[in-house]
Amino acid sequence: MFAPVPRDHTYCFYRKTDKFGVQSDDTKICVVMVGLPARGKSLIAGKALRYLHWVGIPAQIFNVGTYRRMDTPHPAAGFFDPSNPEGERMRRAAVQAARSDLLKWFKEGRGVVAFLDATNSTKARRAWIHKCCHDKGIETLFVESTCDSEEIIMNNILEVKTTSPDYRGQDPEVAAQDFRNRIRNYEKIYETIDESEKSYTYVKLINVGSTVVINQIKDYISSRLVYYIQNLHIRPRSIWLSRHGESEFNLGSKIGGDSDLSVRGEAYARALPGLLKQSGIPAGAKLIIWTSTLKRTIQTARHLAAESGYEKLEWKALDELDSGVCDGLTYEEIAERYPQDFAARDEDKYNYRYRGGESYRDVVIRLEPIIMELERSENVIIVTHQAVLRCIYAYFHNMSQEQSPWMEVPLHTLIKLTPHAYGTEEQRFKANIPAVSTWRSKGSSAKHQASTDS
Ligand SMILES: O=P(O)(O)OC[C@H]1O[C@@](CO)(OP(=O)(O)O)[C@@H](O)[C@@H]1O
Repeated sequence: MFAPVPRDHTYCFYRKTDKFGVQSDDTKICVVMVGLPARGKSLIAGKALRYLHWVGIPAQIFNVGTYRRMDTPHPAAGFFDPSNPEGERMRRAAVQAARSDLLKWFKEGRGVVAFLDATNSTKARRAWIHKCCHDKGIETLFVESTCDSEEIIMNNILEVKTTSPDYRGQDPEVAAQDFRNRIRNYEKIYETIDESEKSYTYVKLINVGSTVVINQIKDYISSRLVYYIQNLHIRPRSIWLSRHGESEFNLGSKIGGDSDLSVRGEAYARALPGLLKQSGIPAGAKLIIWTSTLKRTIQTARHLAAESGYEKLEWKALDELDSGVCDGLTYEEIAERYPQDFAARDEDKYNYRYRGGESYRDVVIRLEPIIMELERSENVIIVTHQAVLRCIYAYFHNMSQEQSPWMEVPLHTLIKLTPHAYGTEEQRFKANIPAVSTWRSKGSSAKHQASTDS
């Protein structure tokens, strides 16, 4: 049930030496989810986990339902009735097992943030968890999701009845009715976090963040987490990612720079509005175009902005990874002039920082505000660069730091990502316009190769 132990440097961003001067070496935080069923707790915990992994903080979810399902895989609503002693006993056993594993996980030094995903619906339960953690030097952060919007609850019920293992193979209507009854049983004893718990660190999200109450946030990681959580929304939307069209530098196999588009890159810029339409943007939907501040992305988005009238924003944070002294060189030239650097980058591409430039880790740090803004936004198309796109893509697909810098992202291809409650759906739309390939495999002879279709 444990995630693999991360390599030590994976969260050095938050260690004593980090650029914020934050001392969090021995920080341990237990995020205790609170809320009735169908309030989006697992969704919030899942997204927060993905965010923490992306910024390099080892985290793990302990879902009490998973422990309960070991003995009771398909319980009917009556199992959750507080006056059912057998149900009560088994549910208590499940939370105790989850708590033991969670404490063991911290004790073995496996991570910094653990989520206890359950309803944790009474003050007594929360006091017990708080004490268990406090005794072991673990901070608690209670995250309560409350909701009185029928629409949001219904959508969540719909999602749960179709995805929860509790209802696998059951008639969806019967499942939905049973799930409503389960919620009623929880409502009999549910106590919201109130004044009497004001000594705890907590955040209350009312109707998926339309109102947020924050109490006593003490440390840096909790404040980042709370900021992230309060930006989440669940309105349906998509995010489109595209690299700029082929550039003059791409043609010459040079990295970095600020060159213009090639003739084929220009053709891609003209084709982009049609490609976007083909990918299925709902008629009348609002969309914002984000580019970097470099010419090749601005030129690529030019027709998109002119033809559609969509709002456009240029972000410095979306500029390509800074290759420092290697800017303007080909990979072959880098291998010749800086052989040790070239080998070091191949060895650990995520952490390698170009002399006078950046690493992928640096790019992820500067992209954090972009991710926050993306979580708050609805439809967005991002026209950016190979390395930046890899980092954003890694966030949505929970891709590891080892894998993401090596990912192949072809030019002249539009990627459409549609986030759902339990994962991100992806579609790719390729323009029929040839381009060089700028992808280089680990240990290769370091040359941009001509694409097979050019
Ligand atoms: O990290 P690697 O794989 O070198 O890829 C990043 C490189 O991609 C390139 C193309 O080779 O980006 P871009 O899409 O902006 O042209 C280089 O400018 C940049 O240095």
